[in-house]
Amino acid sequence: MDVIRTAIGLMSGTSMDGIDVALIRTDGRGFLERGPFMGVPYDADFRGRLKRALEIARPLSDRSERPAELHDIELELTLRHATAVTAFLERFGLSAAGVDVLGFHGQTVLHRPDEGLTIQIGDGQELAKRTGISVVYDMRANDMVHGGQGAPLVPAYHAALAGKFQQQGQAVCFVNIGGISNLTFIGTAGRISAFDSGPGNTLIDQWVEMQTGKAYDPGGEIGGRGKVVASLAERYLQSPFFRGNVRRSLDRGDFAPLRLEEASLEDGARTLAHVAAASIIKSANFLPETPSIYIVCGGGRLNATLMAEFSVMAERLGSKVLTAEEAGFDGDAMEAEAWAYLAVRSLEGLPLTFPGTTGVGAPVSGGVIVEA
Ligand SMILES: Nc1ncnc2c1ncn2[C@@H]1O[C@H](COP(=O)(O)OP(=O)(O)OP(=O)(O)O)[C@@H](O)[C@H]1O
Ligand SMILES: CC(=O)N[C@H]1[C@@H]2OC[C@@H](O2)[C@@H](O)[C@@H]1O[C@H](C)C(=O)O
Repeated sequence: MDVIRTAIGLMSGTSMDGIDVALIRTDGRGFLERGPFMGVPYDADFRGRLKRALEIARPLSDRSERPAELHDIELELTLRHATAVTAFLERFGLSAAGVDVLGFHGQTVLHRPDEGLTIQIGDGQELAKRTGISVVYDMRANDMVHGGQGAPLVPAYHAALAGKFQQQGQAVCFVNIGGISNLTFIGTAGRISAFDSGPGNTLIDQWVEMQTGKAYDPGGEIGGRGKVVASLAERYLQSPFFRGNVRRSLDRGDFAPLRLEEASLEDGARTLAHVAAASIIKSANFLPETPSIYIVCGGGRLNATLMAEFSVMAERLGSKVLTAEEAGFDGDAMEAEAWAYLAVRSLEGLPLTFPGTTGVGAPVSGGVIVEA
């Protein structure tokens, strides 16, 4: 019988809005029980430090290089993760001894798949020491060593969730609208195809923050009052990224922010919500078939303007759009749950990535394991 482990996943995504913590019990294969979730937001000051980390990382060419300031930010990030784990255990009446492993994503500070370079900060050794729990971290690196894009990794988990739809004979596509958006298509025969689909919330967040100081457009309310500026939308949607069937994973800096003088606050937010929605549809053109159902997760599902645009576009093509919750999942917890699932797969030596997900030549496992 396969070993069932209790695992906690820790995700600090490209939006840099906080740490997501989720617990699951799994054998890393078909057995999966989802447990509690908690989000620990970053304060504005630390978000600023993470943005600084992106700047420091930009000129790096060696993924293990840590200039002093980056090293300090990495340590602070790690300690914040340790604190988040402790708070999570306390809140849900759990003990460290009852958790087999932490799946630690860290923070991506640079991602240049074409150069075979991806850098996540986060010290797994230190996290294991602080929490007393074994850690699996750095799960993207081995994929790149074997010629993959190093992202996306969540598809292996989406495949585990998709079982019930497959049984109903429906092709399903998970859409994660985070800082960047990414798709996982799971066909009726279990065929899996995944890639980053374009800008998600990052452009909207940058635009709204620049003008109002708010971190994002709450509920999509600002964009809801604006109209789409077609010429600006086209500038994004004509990007070579959407042309040809060569998919690549994206870095959050790959699409330039809108300039202040180019639109009113409302029209800019509306236009960028439209761009986020249309990007998904454009990229979905490269899927093996039109999905019966889209399941939307990530913070972007809370932007009603983006969701309304996306639903209209998808329904026109005959697909149904559900939020993760409508499909019986938790859209906030999914990436953290995925990192817990991947950690257990790593312990089992099972593949994390596949030719259809990152473009790696053959399925490969990955992750650095630190025993507590
Ligand atoms: N209530 C809300 N209304 C509108 N947008 C929201 C809301 N809550 C979150 N968001 C958006 O979701 C983003 C965070 O999404 P999420 O946590 O899925 O991203 P992430 O995991 O950091 O990114 P990625 O998946 O790219 O790594 C925020 O930056 C914001 O743009
Ligand atoms: C390099 C990196 O951190 N990529 C993220 C980012 O955020 C969304 C998208 O771009 C995806 O490729 C990936 O994260 C998710 C969790 C993944 O690997 O599946």
